[in-house]
Amino acid sequence: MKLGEACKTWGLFRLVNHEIPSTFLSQLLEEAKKLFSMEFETKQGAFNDSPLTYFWGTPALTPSGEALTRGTQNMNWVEGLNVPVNKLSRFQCQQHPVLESFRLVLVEYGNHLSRIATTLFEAMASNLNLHPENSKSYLSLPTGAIRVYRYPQCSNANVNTILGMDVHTDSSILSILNQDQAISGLELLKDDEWLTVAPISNTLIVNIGDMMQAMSDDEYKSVKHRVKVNKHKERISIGYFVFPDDDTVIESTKYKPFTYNDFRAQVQEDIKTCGHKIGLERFKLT
Ligand SMILES: O=C(O)CCC(=O)C(=O)O
Ligand SMILES: [Fe+2]
Repeated sequence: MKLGEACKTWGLFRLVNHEIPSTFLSQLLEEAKKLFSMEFETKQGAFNDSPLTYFWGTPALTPSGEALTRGTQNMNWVEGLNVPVNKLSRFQCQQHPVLESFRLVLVEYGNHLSRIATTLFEAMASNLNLHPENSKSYLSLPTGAIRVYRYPQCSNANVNTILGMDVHTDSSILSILNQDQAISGLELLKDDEWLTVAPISNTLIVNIGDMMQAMSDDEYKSVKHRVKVNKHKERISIGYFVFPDDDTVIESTKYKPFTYNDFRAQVQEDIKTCGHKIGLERFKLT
């Protein structure tokens, strides 16, 4: 099965038959550009008292949406918006037409993503022969979050050492990325080599996250990836991440039983104390 192969050897694949109109995917990226072109102060203030969070300099946030750390040493060249999908309808922003129109497209996009995540997860669970009872409770659509990113152009002389996003694996079950059609930036690590995931129009990128790696007893790979910045052009991308419920215990032969809540708490702790995520290693059976 092609899907299983891709998840085992790459941990990442392109999705073409997603049934989202290509005009809609481009519209999303255009709306995101408009949002980011607002004044910094407007972006900082617009989401106060809302479940959405504007952040910059790091993608690592606390559960309540604060930037976790923003070290001057390894600042990430990124600004973004974190959007819990199931809270979008509660956030009205009539006073900001740009935000309101973006919110409406995100609601529609969120519906597409829930549908795609469900279909993909069912196919993966069947490919892995996961116990049907387990697999049903593993994917929790209400945990879905969309992250909208802008990686500004970077004219700094050290552009090659500055990253839009540090090397990491996603903590999700799976992640779905809609990236700028014109500018590359995403790279994945394969056999100790960094490979560019070049954008192809009307194509989504799907990658396996840590939770799926654990559920699959390490058969599927939560792939290491990073984002480079461009000297001349900004890049926009929109990611979607879906998780198990906080309290669902993930059973596997390679890891101690743990919940996503345990995992997130450990990641937050490690970022605070070591400066970076350690991830699944922390839960490995020895
Ligand atoms: O912007 C991208 O291309 C990737 C973002 C990413 O890896 C993430 O949000 O986890
Ligand atoms: Fe990622």
